Amino acid sequence: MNTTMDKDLLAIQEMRTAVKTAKSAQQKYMSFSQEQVDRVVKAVADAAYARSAELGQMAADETGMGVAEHKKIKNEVGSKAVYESIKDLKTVGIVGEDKVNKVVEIAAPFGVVAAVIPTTNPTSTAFFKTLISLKTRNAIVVSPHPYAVKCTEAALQICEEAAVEAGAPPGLVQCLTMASMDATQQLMKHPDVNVILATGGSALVRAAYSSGKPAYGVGPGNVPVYIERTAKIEKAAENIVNSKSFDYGTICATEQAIVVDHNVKERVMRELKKHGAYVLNAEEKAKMEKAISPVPGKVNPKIVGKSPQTIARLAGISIPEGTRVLIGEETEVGKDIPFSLEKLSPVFAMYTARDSNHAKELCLSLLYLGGRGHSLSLHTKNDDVAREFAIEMPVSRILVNTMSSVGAVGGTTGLLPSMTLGCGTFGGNITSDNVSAKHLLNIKRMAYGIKEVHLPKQAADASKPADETDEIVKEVLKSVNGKANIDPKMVSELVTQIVSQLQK
Ligand SMILES: CC(=O)SCCNC(=O)CCNC(=O)[C@H](O)C(C)(C)COP(=O)(O)OP(=O)(O)OC[C@H]1O[C@@H](n2cnc3c(N)ncnc32)[C@H](O)[C@@H]1OP(=O)(O)O
Repeated sequence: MNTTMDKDLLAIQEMRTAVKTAKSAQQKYMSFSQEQVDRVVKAVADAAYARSAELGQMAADETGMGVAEHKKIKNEVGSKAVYESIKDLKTVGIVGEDKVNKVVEIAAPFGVVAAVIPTTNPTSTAFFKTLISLKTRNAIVVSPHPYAVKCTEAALQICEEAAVEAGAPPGLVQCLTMASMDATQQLMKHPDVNVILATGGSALVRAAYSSGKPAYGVGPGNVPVYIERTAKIEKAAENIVNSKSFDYGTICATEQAIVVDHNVKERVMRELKKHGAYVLNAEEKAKMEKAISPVPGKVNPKIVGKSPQTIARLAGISIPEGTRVLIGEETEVGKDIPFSLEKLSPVFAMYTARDSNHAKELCLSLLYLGGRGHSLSLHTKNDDVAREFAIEMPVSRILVNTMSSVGAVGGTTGLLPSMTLGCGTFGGNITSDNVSAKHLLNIKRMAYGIKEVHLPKQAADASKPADETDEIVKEVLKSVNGKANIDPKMVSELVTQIVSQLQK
């Protein structure tokens, strides 16, 4: 047997043991009361929040992506903000009652959740998925991204230990440590896995959907940000640069292309530069295109989550000290136009729009290229324009006058804190929500009768011969024979009455 086979077999073995352990723990956890569940969830959230900085550093070191201090903030969103948003949710027993319509709602867990975690947000997504699973009395088995196994495992270990300390049965939180695609795929098809939460590259999301299990998969984003002519330019530029440079652009709701109204372009450029943007000249842009996408249609993983300085070095250009984001002016959109792709790094495309209709066309092309259903960002003081975009664009989140990256995951907006953002059927997903605990529950509904239905009388069979009444009487008497003391005369009268009614 060669070593790869050895490794794959061991990984599959590890996966099977993990699912078995998770299932057995979940069956015990099923009997927990709401109070007990809430105690476990709070303990896990507190423990995760307390280790946010350490885990942020670990994730940055292991993946070589992003900024440790920003990953700390993501971990805080994935633990504390997620906890605050689900803590009052009823997830055990009777969770709702409509007294008028007499419908009672009862929550039942799914069972075992299989979770795939991306390399871009490993620890924050591990915290988030664990919390929503435990809140709903599910167990979770996590398949980490191969570049982020250690930090994901450490995050899950913290959760498991805190859960057990708070009284949960051991084994509810499981992590696969061997980074085998075979084991991950088999996990998604395992008979004891009940649902998949897949966040990551599109190949994995596709694998989740083809597993035959219910799955929440998250499609890619390619978020345009429109700076409309009434926008508060200074604030918009500051938000956009802060958002794009947050964790070096690794959140999938990060702005990828600036679409600016030509009336305000000059001021926007000035403000962007003031906040650390560097606009590439034609020669630099050509070099950068090769760095962004050496293979047409695919973004170079070497730029994902990297600093502008690293990306500039890779492209062979020099940029001013203190540069926070790079901008390439563009007019076209397409798979072979590198700047128009989802770059997951502090690199922007910039398009100039003649007016808001032209801006809509540009935004639509960018979304159709790779971000349909995800998010779109707008900076405007004109609420009519904001609403028009919200109604017309095929996206699930429209962020207005805020940082799109942190805003979409609930950090700077009232959206539900989540590290898994549904793209609706626009993006081939079942939900357009920010995925949360409510998505991991079966809701049973017990409904009492509150209305009578008067069925139309059945037409009598006119062709039935009259003496059939005798046959029916005989049948009735035969069937009750010896079981009840029934007067044959009474049966005969009753049958005659029924038959005559039917014949009317
Ligand atoms: C709210 C939010 O922000 S959610 C964010 C969701 N979006 C993302 O995470 C971004 C999506 N991620 C990506 O696009 C990619 O991971 C990148 C661009 C960051 C890196 O790309 P790449 O290194 O080219 O490839 P990718 O990460 O897909 O996979 C690398 C390898 O690991 C494998 N792999 C990925 N996940 C797993 C897993 N859970 N278990 C086992 N193997 C895995 C892939 O199959 C691939 O194997 P291969 O090289 O044999 O084909």
